[in-house]
Amino acid sequence: MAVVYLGLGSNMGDRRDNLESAIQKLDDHEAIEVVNRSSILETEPYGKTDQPNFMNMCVMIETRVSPLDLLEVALSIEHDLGRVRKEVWGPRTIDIDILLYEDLELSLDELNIPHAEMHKRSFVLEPLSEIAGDVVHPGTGRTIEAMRRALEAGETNV
Ligand SMILES: Nc1ncnc2c1ncn2[C@@H]1O[C@H](COP(=O)(O)OP(=O)(O)OP(=O)(O)O)[C@@H](O)[C@H]1O
Ligand SMILES: Nc1nc2c(c(=O)[nH]1)N=C(CO)CN2
Repeated sequence: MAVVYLGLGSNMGDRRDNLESAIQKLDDHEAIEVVNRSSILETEPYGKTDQPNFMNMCVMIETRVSPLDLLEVALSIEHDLGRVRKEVWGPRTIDIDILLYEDLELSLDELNIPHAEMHKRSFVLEPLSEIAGDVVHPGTGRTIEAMRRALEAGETNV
């Protein structure tokens, strides 16, 4: 079984309900078990700032699903929950990102693991450090908690 951390975000509709529905759908999958979850944080939009606030959280799952198949599962749950892709970084009912997959490093057109932007995003590192503070990011060699503190301190070279 692989231990995997996912980042979830929503800024359209009933945001809390969207997050809970996504978790339920993940757990309903025969080869995925949701084993831990962070709290839900209200966050200001990062990147494209003229959009509603997000609710973000992270979950830890155990799974036999391969990384590329897990991406398919995530995209299909996003589709089920009514996400319409209109613009990059724009509003969404649900976004599911694969953050860490064991200590795998993968760089494909359609999938980067660890998630390529996670070290810059407090909406990821804050909730992730609640459930994976001691986990080492395979790219930086630092723990998630150390990366969170570095981002908070404004270090750019995380
Ligand atoms: N680790 C990853 N987790 C999820 N999707 C990924 C990952 N790495 C690459 N992708 C790709 O990113 C594509 C676009 O994702 P999406 O539309 O959710 O982007 P976004 O949420 O607007 O921006 P971002 O990816 O920076 O969060 C997905 O279809 C997927 O192929
Ligand atoms: N606060 C916050 N900002 C974002 C988010 C998000 O989930 N939370 N997702 C984005 C695209 O993935 C862009 N900006």
